[in-house]
Amino acid sequence: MTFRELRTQFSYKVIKGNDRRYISSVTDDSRKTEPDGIFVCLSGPCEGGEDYAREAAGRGAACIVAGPELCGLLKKNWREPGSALIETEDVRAALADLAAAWNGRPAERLEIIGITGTKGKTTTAFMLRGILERSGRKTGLIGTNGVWTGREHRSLRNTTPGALLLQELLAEMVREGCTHVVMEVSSQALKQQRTAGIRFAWGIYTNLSPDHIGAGEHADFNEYKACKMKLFGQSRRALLNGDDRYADEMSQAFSGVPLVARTEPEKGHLCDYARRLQVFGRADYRASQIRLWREPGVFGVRFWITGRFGKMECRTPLPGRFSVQNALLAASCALECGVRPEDVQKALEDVRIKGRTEVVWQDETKTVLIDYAHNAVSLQSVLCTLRSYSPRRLVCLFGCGGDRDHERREQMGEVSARFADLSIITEDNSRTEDPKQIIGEILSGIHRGSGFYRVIPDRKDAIRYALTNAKRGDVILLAGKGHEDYQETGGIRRPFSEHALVKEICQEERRNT
Ligand SMILES: CC(=O)N[C@H]1[C@@H](OP(=O)(O)OP(=O)(O)OC[C@H]2O[C@@H](n3ccc(=O)[nH]c3=O)[C@H](O)[C@@H]2O)O[C@H](CO)[C@@H](O)[C@@H]1O[C@H](C)C(=O)N[C@@H](C)C(=O)N[C@H](CCC(=O)O)C(=O)O
Ligand SMILES: Nc1ncnc2c1ncn2[C@@H]1O[C@H](COP(=O)(O)OP(=O)(O)OP(=O)(O)O)[C@@H](O)[C@H]1O
Repeated sequence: MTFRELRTQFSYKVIKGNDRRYISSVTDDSRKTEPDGIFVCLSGPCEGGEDYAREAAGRGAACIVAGPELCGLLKKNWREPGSALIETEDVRAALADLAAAWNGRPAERLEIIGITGTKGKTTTAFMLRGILERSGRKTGLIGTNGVWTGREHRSLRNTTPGALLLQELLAEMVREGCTHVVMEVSSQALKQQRTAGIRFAWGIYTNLSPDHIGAGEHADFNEYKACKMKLFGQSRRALLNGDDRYADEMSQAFSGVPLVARTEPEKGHLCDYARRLQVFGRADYRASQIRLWREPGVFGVRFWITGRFGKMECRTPLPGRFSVQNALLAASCALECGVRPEDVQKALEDVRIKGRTEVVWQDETKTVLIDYAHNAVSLQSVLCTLRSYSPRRLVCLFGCGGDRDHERREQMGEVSARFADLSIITEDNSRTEDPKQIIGEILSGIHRGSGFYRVIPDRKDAIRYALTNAKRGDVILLAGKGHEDYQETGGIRRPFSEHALVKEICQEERRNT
């Protein structure tokens, strides 16, 4: 296939050479360019684009696709007769189109359900995939916890992979016989056009709060919100969490009438969100009569779901109102796809998600949970939720990531000091930053709350301290690392399994008593 046959969804100008050579591959990395391949240069002149383009040409690329600025610069002395220079307005959209075409446009053969929002994407995605699979629909999954292609699980660097990898994964899912895919769609992915050209069967919205703002992520909250909204411009149907204050704005990016799912506010607590959401006087699906489901090793919830299918009672072993919201979205979408209510019930009851309010140890003294909460909103929701199960003492161990949003640090410190009885401040993935500096920033928030605290920089020592000094009735939350099996410090990722560590310490303790 030639370049001109391959691309369909973007316009371009041939600046040098021609677009009729047969193509051997598509890449966005000059170092991986193959003879006769297409190299799409995502970088501009100031980001090394000129060097990358010349390197790709040197490797025998058939076409170099670049933006107007870089093309303007390159065409002045283009001495690469074998490589066509092709100009296009939006190189990222071009990459997404070429990647899709090169992989046989797999998205057109799949029902793809995209989930976006600040929190709840992974949980909702797992719940929905669990339900679809139980109903007999072979379903792939892409998100923070990795990819399930239908045959195997692999971990991923990004929540939503870059366009090339994404299209390869979708093609693999088609080959494996998947009919459905549930995928998390991050705001960064929407900004970088990783999912451009995909027509989602459903766009699902969980919630929005300030996050991912800072260098390398979003300029401000409005940009973050605008990126999330893009999903609904490329979805055939939309399902929104009507409890969230920005649901109405999200609906404006959608051309049809979205479905709305809402949870019933607590009695006597017609709170802010319910008032704000008078715009959605209606709800297509509702969760009501929310109660705790507490059994040894289970911090769950029970609730009723009502919708046009009728009414059913559900329970799920994940705690709190936010789990009800996630479950309601997953259930509503599945029911709309024609899944039987009993399959929804069974799948929600069985759901287990690594590192999402996961009970990893319980004995006569303590209960230990691992959770991925790594911003203030999620930390507050998980702490308040655990508090509602009446622990004797709530202990929160956490740190903050380096090279990410600095505001999170003080905010998480304040939340922990306000909602936990004891905060243990330690290291998370400090990446290239100095962990002591990060801890210092957390402490300025800690001092705004009244809870006790302790600083133990080494995460292993901190966990050991929390577990071996537990008091009867403690609920210990290890927050921030969730499913991760590494810790990144000094720019290096080293193996680190919180799950294995908890088991090791608790078993050792048991042997010694
Ligand atoms: C800041 C950012 O978003 N970076 C993403 C970007 O990285 P990158 O290394 O390609 O960027 P770069 O170094 O500027 O390179 C630009 C281009 O030059 C090319 N290049 C580079 C060197 C060379 O010699 N030749 C060459 O051609 C590269 O192949 C690339 O095409 O493109 C990669 C492939 O798509 C992503 O993996 C990577 O995500 C990084 C790892 C990241 O952490 N991103 C975060 C902000 C992110 O995307 N997070 C969201 C989740 C947020 C949430 O929690 O909800 C996500 O979806 O993961
Ligand atoms: N609907 C929700 N609202 C608020 N907090 C939530 C919600 N769902 C989950 N959480 C909390 O946030 C943490 C992360 O949840 P989850 O992984 O499902 O969200 P996510 O959107 O995928 O997050 P991330 O973008 O950080 O990967 C959970 O471990 C839990 O503490």
